[in-house]
Amino acid sequence: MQLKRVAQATLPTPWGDFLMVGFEEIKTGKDHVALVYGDISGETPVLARVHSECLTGDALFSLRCDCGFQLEAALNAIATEGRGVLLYHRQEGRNIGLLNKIRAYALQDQGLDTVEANLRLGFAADERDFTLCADMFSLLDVHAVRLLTNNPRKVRVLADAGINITERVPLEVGRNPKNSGYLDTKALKMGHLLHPHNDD
Ligand SMILES: Nc1nc2c(ncn2[C@@H]2O[C@H](COP(=O)(O)OP(=O)(O)OP(=O)(O)O)[C@@H](O)[C@H]2O)c(=O)[nH]1
Ligand SMILES: [Zn+2]
Repeated sequence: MQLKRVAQATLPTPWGDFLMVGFEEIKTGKDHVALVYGDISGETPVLARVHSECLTGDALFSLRCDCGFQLEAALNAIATEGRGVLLYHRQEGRNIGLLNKIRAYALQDQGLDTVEANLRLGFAADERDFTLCADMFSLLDVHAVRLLTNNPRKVRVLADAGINITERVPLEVGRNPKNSGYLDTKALKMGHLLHPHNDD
């Protein structure tokens, strides 16, 4: 176990009142947060979203990616379902950090795609470690989930970390002219299950 559960409080949102649970990485002191909706106890798999931090998309209205749209849609889906959990996994920029993500965006402004930019900076295409998410689920006593994601690798890695994923639930929202190429690269190079156009 890499985390400890530290504090919890109500978080009212436009979609309803969530329980916000704060965690701390034992080694580094870095914090993470889970938003819990309704009663997630029992055997029935829980609708869950593992959301990777994206300051630009989640808080600064960036249209370069789909993160902000996915965050809203996931909270809406969980509240509509009546029970569920969103893990806010604080590994910004697929874990290269905010400043390196800005460097990667600068390279993308020059024509590289999201994968090429990471490689040019000396990183893997995706540096995230999802074992922390498994620990958050464990500390919430959640052992089976229906995972909101378009990324099959995330399903595999979380399953390898011990999470029982009974279903992948697509979360395809927010395509726009500014992020269309980025989404196409995620589909082509990273295997995300995204439709090429939003005109269906
Ligand atoms: N390095 C880098 N990170 C990015 C870029 N665009 C978005 N991100 C980060 O990517 C993370 C989200 O990952 P995505 O690949 O968009 O999606 P995912 O979480 O793998 O899959 P979904 O569950 O379907 O959303 C967040 O941490 C973002 O900050 C980029 O161009 N470069
Ligand atoms: Zn983003």
